[in-house]
Amino acid sequence: MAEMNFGGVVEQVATRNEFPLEKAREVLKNETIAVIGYGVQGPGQALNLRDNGFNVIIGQRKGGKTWEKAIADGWVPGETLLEIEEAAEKGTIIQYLLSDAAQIEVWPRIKPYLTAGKALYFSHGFGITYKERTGIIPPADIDVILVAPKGSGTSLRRMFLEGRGLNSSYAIFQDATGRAKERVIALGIGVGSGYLFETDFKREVYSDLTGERGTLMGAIQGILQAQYEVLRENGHSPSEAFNETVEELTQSLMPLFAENGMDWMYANCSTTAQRGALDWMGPFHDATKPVFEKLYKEVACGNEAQRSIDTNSKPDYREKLEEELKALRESEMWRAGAVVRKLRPENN
Ligand SMILES: NC(=O)c1ccc[n+]([C@@H]2O[C@H](COP(=O)([O-])OP(=O)(O)OC[C@H]3O[C@@H](n4cnc5c(N)ncnc54)[C@H](O)[C@@H]3O)[C@@H](O)[C@H]2O)c1
Ligand SMILES: CC(C)(O)[C@@H](O)C(=O)O
Ligand SMILES: [Mg+2]
Ligand SMILES: [Mg+2]
Repeated sequence: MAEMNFGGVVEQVATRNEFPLEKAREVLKNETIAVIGYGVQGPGQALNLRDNGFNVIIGQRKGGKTWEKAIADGWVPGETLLEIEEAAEKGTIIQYLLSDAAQIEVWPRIKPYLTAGKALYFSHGFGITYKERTGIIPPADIDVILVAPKGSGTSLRRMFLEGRGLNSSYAIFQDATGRAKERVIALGIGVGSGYLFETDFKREVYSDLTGERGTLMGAIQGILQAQYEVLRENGHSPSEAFNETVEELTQSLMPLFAENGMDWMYANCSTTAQRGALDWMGPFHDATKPVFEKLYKEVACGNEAQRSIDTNSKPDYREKLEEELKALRESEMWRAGAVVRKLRPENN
């Protein structure tokens, strides 16, 4: 563990320096890692583990697009690509990477294979934290651990192929074997994490649900849409509104403030932009903070989790979801965006 000072607060961080890949391979040399689910995290984690030299099998329901995707990625039916129950039986570590709703439905079929000494691994604190709602209550004689990559499974794989690592959180809910810590860190390194930050299941799920509903996705779409609409309502063309709202953000400023921080960005724009941004950040902060407070409360009391469980388990969920996604895709802002993106040098 390395001690790192984050803006004045010292935290313990697991790194590849003191826990290199060779050590991770040694820790897991007798384990069979069964990755259950091959959606977004499944492929990223399973392929990175396989390329890193671990013994991996996939458990996925047969037929359909994801089964075919697994075959295309080199998993062999009957050998490394199995039905969910068969993989759970063979695995000594069960990486439970079904969607959070499917984890609830499939739980009774997985549980019989969670025999003494195995490890149950999650990439989200959802199932365990909201256990009264999910019914996911593991037996006491297994390890229950978490590695949650802080990003998409697609980025996890891309960054691995670029020789970089994505930051992950890790947590231990139950240590039945005395090996939970070395198992979880070894798995975190194996799936392609750059650095591993300690948390617990509850803090992981509260922060993750807040983040994705907030600045990572929900808030950002809301704020982009609001600015786009105001520009359009005041006579600006779609391209002008889109360029000034999204394209400049993602193509020019985001890479710069990713590299150097927003403090640097504020110090390195025109004095006009600087004055305006300094004056307007306060009103935007004050307008949105109550929304974030409400969001956090909804997450912490379990309402957000329940909403997600209820909607995901409705029989017409997919159709309704498709309607909502279609409305977003067909909004003028994202239709304008599709045309603007085509103009990027790499796309023409
Ligand atoms: N998507 C991400 O990038 C991401 C990032 C961090 C953490 N997570 C967490 O990782 C876990 C997996 O998420 P995901 O987004 O990869 O999942 P996903 O929604 O892509 O689904 C994964 C798999 O679940 C299977 N599945 C769905 N319903 C099923 C059912 N009823 N029976 C059997 N199989 C079924 C699908 O075939 C698919 O292979 C979740 O806990 C999620 O919160 C996801
Ligand atoms: C990739 C995200 C948004 O970070 C993840 O939390 C998810 O649920 O997909
Ligand atoms: Mg999430
Ligand atoms: Mg997340």
